[in-house]
Amino acid sequence: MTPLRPNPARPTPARPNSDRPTTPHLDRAPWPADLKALSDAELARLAGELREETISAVSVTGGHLGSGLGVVELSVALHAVFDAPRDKIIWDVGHQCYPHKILTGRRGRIRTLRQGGGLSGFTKRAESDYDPFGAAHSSTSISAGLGFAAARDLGAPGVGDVVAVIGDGAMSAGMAWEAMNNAGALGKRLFVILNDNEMSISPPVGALSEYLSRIYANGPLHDLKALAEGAAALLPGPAREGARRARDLVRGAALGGTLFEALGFSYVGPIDGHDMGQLLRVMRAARARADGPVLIHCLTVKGKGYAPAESSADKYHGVAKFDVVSGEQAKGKPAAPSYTAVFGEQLTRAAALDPRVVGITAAMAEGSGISKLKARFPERAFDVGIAEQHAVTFAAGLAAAGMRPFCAIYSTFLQRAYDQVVHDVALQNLPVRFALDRAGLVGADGATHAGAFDLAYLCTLPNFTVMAAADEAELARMVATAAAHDAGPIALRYPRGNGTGVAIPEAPQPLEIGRGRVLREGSAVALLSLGGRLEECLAAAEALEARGLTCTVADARFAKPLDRGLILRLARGHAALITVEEGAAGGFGAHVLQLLAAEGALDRGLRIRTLTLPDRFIDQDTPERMYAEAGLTAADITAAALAALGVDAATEAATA
Ligand SMILES: Cc1ncc(C[n+]2csc(CCOP(=O)(O)OP(=O)(O)O)c2C)c(N)n1
Ligand SMILES: CC(=O)[C@@H](O)[C@H](O)COP(=O)(O)O
Ligand SMILES: [Mg+2]
Repeated sequence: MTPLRPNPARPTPARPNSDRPTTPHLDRAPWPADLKALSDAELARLAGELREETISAVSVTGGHLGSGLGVVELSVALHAVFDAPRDKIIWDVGHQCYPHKILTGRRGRIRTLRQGGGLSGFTKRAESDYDPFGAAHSSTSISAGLGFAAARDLGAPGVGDVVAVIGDGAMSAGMAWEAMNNAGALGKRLFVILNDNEMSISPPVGALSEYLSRIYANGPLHDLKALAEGAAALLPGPAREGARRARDLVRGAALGGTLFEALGFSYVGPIDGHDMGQLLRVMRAARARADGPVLIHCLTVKGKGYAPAESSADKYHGVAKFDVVSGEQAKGKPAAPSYTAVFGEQLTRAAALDPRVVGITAAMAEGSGISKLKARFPERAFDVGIAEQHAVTFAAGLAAAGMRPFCAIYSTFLQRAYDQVVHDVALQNLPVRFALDRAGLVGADGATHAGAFDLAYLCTLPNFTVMAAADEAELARMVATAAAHDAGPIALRYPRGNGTGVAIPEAPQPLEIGRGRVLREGSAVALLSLGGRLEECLAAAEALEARGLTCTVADARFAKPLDRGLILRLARGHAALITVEEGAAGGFGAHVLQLLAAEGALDRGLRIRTLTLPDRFIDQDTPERMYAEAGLTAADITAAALAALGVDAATEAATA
C-alpha cells in the first residue's frame, strides 16, 4: 500500500539562496487558462515552481505560509481542471490562497501581500474575479458555495461549477456541518474538497479529527483500483446506489466515507493531495460525472516542500519575514511582553489561586495565551476547536455549575457567537469572563481581523461589565478583577502586540468596578481614553499644553458601567471633553454622550467630541498607518480638541 503522507525523515533538497526562483513553466501561465495548454507532467513541474515562488514571496512579506504550501498541487489541479472564474473556487479562511493568487493574474503583485495598498492576505471579491467569495473567518466556504450552486440552478448567469476547499480544522466548526446538512439534502452539484493536513493552527482537537485519522489509517481508498471504484460512486442514479452498496458490503462500517455519505455526499478519497496525477484524475472524473454533492478527501502536509515549515507546522502557520535558506524568521526581541503573554501568565496565576478558574479557546491556544494555562493546568484548559459559539455556551454551562470560566476569544471571532453571548450568558446573568484579544486594528490581517465592534455589541447588553486595558499592568489588574467578579458576565479587551513596558504588579489587585483613573489634571480640555490609545492622549495633552491649554487625561477603564462621577466631573470642569476608543461608533463614546445628555450636562454648552474608528473597513497596513487613517493618533486627538474649542490650528500656527 502506498503511504499517503510523505516520510518526514526524507530530506528536503537543498535550495539555492536566490531571491527569485527560476520558473519557466510558471512564467508561461500567468492565468488559469494557460494551464490548459500544459501536459500533466508540465503541470507537476509548474507546481514545484509555484511552491518556490510562494516561499520566495512570503519570505519578503511574511504571512501565512504552511497552509499555502500544502495546497500547491491542489491549486494547480483545480485551475487546470475547472474553468474559473465561471467555475467558483472558494477557499475556506483564505489564508492558503497565495498559490491561487499567483495562478490568477496576481503574480506581479504577490510581493505586496498584506502590505498597505497591496494584495490582501485572504480572498477578496474586490481584488479579483477569481475570488468569488471573501473570507478570513473560517468555515464559511460550503455555505457560500451552496449559495452559488442554488443560484446557478435558479438561472443566475455566469455561475458554473462550485468548489469549496475547506481544511480539517475549519471542518470542526458547526457552520460547516450546517452547510453539509443542507447541501446533502438539496442534492445540488457541488464539490467540497476536504484538505486534511491533520493540523489546525496547532494540532487539531476533537472527535472529528480522530475520525478523519481513522479514515486514512484504513489506507488509500483511491489507489488506481479504488479510484475506479470511487468514480463509480459518482455515477448518476441507480448505478451509484449499487456501487455504494457493493462497496459498503466489502468495507463494512469502517469505510471512510460513511459520515459524509450519510449526509448525502458522494465520498472520494482519501487521495494524496501532492500527487498531481492522482489529483488530476480524480478531479476530472468528479467533474465529468457528478450529479450531486461530492466530497473529495485530500491528504496533504502543512508546509509541504519546505523543511522548516514541514517540521514545525504550527510555527510556520503564520510567519514574519524569513531567510529562505535557514528558515529563520526576522523577529526582533521586543522591549515589552505581548498582551497575550501577560494575559496567559495572569490567567495561570488566577488559576493557581482558585481551582474554579478554567480557560477556553476556540483553536487559538497560542494566539490567546491559553497555552500557558494548559502547560500548568492541562485539565483546566479547553481547546474546543474552531467553535466560538460552542465555546461561549460551554463556558456558560461551566459558569452555571459554579466554575469561573475565562473564554479567551479574539474580538473579531466572538462576533460569530453573539447570540450565545446574549441568550446563554447575559440573559441568565452568568459570570463568564470574556478575554478579548486583538481589540482595535491589527495590522497585516486587515479589516476581517479588526476588533472593531465588541464595545458596541457588548456595552448594549444588560448585566455586562466591560473593561479595556490601557497597558499590560492594567491588563493584569483586569484579569484579577474578572476572576473575582461573580456578579455577572465581564469582558476585558486588549490590543494585538506588545505592551508599553510598564511594571506589572507582583500581586495584581481587583479594580473597583466602574471606577476610572486620572493621570494628569488640567482645566481646558479633558481627554477621556478607553483602552490602548492612552499614550496618544498623553502625547496630545503635551501638544495642547504647549499651546497653553491645560489638559486632564483620564483612563476610563470601564466602558460599562461608566464612571458617572468621573465623567460628570470632567464635563463640569472643562470647556471640552474628547473621548477616545479603538472601537466603532456606538461603543464607549456613545454611552458617555447618552449619560451626559441624560444628566443635562450637554445643556450647559460643553463641547464634546467622540473619537472612534470610522464608519468604514480599513484595509491592511501597519497598525500605525491604520490608526492614522482612522484618525486616532495624538495629532488627531490634538486637532479634535482644538476644533472643539474653536481654535484654528492653522491660523494659530501662522500667527505664531
Ligand atoms: C471563526 C474563526 N476562528 C478562528 C480562526 C483562526 N484560524 C485561522 S486558520 C485556523 C486553522 C485552520 O485550520 P485548517 O482549516 O485545517 O487549515 P490549515 O491551516 O491546516 O490549512 C484558525 C483556527 C478563524 N480564521 N476564524
Ligand atoms: C488566518 C487567521 O485567522 C489566523 O491565522 C490569524 O491570522 C492569526 O492572527 P494573529 O497573528 O493575530 O494571531
Ligand atoms: Mg488543517
